[in-house]
Amino acid sequence: MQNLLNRHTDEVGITTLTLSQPERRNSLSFSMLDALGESLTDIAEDSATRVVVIAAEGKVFCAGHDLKEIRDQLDSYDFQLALFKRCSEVMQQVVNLQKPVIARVAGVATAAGCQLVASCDLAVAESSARFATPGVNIGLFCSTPMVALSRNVSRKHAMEMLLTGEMISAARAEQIGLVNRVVDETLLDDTVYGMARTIAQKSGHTVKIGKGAFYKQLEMPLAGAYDYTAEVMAENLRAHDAQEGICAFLDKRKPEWKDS
Ligand SMILES: C/C=C/C(=O)SCCNC(=O)CCNC(=O)[C@H](O)C(C)(C)COP(=O)(O)OP(=O)(O)OC[C@H]1O[C@@H](n2cnc3c(N)ncnc32)[C@H](O)[C@@H]1OP(=O)(O)O
Repeated sequence: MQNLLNRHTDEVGITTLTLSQPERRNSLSFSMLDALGESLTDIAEDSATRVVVIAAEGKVFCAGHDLKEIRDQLDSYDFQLALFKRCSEVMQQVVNLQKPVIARVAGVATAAGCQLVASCDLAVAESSARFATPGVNIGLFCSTPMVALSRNVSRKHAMEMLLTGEMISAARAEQIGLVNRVVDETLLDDTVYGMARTIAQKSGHTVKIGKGAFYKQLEMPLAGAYDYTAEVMAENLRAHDAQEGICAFLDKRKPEWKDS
């Protein structure tokens, strides 16, 4: 059977997950979501992985949910609810994974595909990439993607995308904060993997503390967030890598991480 998702880890600990069903425009069928979810579960325990890149084969990054699968199950509320809940779970796995996740976007990302990009910690797009939450055009408001979208871009930009369903350019996606960088197609891999390598060189323990704290403090009222992050800093200093990092800086030498 064809692999829906390919997984490769390089020598510096960058694991690339490639959505590999271009003939279905890499849409998030139940089985694609399961493949993604199971890989993320494995990666959470895989000490060889320091950074994850989500990429896709073909000219469409991801066309959202698999509309053919949904059409074949139009009468089954249970199937639909399970599908959308599975999708929500997988998106939360991306956010909760204690390793950074970068979306490498070539081509179009629509609906749940746009949600996947928004759920990643970082995103780099080639200049011809385009983004949309077009559910509204087919009578299916993009309700689950609204969670990640509204937490990444401003409320009005999210509403504009959700209500108009229109495609936006990569340049516009960068302007509104949906992606970090837009680069020429020839520079896409250099930019994505350059970013991933830079992060892979940091202490994994520090990055893990930081990613978790970043999302947790976002959900807190201001005073609570300041209290919480003060505790995170003090706790971070208990770690070998923070103590080593400070001493190495002051001794003018390269730190030796233990990832602890
Ligand atoms: C709450 C969240 C809701 C959702 O996620 S709902 C899904 C919303 N998604 C969409 O509305 C996107 C639908 N797809 C498109 O608009 C276009 O596609 C693209 C812009 C992504 C790409 O356009 P191009 O490259 O020209 O491909 P093509 O000719 O439209 O499609 C090629 C084949 O791929 C199938 N396909 C495209 N998107 C999906 C999909 N989302 N689910 C299942 N199949 C899809 C088509 O039907 C067709 O198939 P065949 O060759 O049999 O005619």
